[in-house]
Amino acid sequence: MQLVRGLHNLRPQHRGCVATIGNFDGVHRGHQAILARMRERAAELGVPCCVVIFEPQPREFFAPDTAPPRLSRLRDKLALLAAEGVDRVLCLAFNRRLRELSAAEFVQKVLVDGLAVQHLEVGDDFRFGCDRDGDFAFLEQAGAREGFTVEAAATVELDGVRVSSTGVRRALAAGDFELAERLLGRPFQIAGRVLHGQKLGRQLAAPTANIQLKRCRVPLSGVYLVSTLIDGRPWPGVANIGVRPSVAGDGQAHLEVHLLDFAGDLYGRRLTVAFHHKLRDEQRFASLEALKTAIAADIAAARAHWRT
Ligand SMILES: Cc1cc2nc3c(=O)[nH]c(=O)nc-3n(C[C@H](O)[C@H](O)[C@H](O)COP(=O)(O)O)c2cc1C
Ligand SMILES: Nc1ncnc2c1ncn2[C@@H]1O[C@H](COP(=O)(O)OP(=O)(O)OP(=O)(O)O)[C@@H](O)[C@H]1O
Repeated sequence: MQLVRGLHNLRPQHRGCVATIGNFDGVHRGHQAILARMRERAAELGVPCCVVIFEPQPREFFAPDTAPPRLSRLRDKLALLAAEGVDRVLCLAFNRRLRELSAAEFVQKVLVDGLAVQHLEVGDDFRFGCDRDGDFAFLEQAGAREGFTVEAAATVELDGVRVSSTGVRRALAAGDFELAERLLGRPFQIAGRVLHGQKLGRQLAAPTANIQLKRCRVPLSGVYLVSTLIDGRPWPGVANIGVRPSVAGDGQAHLEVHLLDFAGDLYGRRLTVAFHHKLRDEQRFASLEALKTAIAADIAAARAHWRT
């Protein structure tokens, strides 16, 4: 899959494609359906398929403090899109210039002059352009003028509710990992590189792999049953996501994973952690001894869970 960052990096060979536009945070089952439809149309027309995304996502630009936490950081999103068979991603910086484009200017600059789109696949609720003034009807009219077709993908629902990134975040916040997995079509995962921690874990009888979150806000907080692939083998464990109020810290959220009966060196490796069940909220313990007892109970719960 090819990544093109910004309109200025589009070249003549990028012209002519089937495209779709959106945040695609988490690449959930609704997104997967629209991507599959886009791929089909691209195969029919014999052209590549291209997903247009924004970085940051528009809500992160408008309200950085209150925007919802990401389900997928850019790198993860790109990997998920590649796995769905996307040929090309055009990643546009969402900034003042972009937000001020009217719907008509967006169509002209991005879809016509930039990509020379032959067919556009969008969700039926898709809106775009300054003040969200562009919608499906607008795109259809623009397409008739400029020579591209537009199709609204059928809405994907689960138990009568539209699948959405917001719905996945809600399921995660409620600790409903089964629902999150059904919405995503895979378990919820966070990937990152293993960094050196404070090496307190050994004292707590629970050495942990500290996974770099890069100041990124995550949609989870607490203690979880997890698994990760180590050299192709699923390995069970327990993880804590939080600010670790029982130890002096930096106030940032950390993801720490203790893998059951694991004795290798993971420093520097990139792990993908899948979340399966919430055990409890993170707590502030009065002593390291009390924290150690709680972690031992978490590990026992994990063992019991994986035995069943
Ligand atoms: C299963 C598990 C549960 C944890 N629960 C808590 C908790 O409730 N409160 C807390 O302050 N820290 C909790 N921690 C984090 C520990 O404080 C942390 O692992 C310890 O500080 C070691 O950090 P280090 O690897 O940077 O040395 C938990 C860690 C694990 C692995
Ligand atoms: N359940 C769904 N069924 C069909 N199309 C969808 C579905 N969810 C999103 N889409 C479409 O996929 C594209 C990208 O969606 P986008 O990520 O912007 O929205 P979303 O998943 O609904 O997120 P949010 O919950 O943040 O609004 C849009 O064209 C959107 O209409």
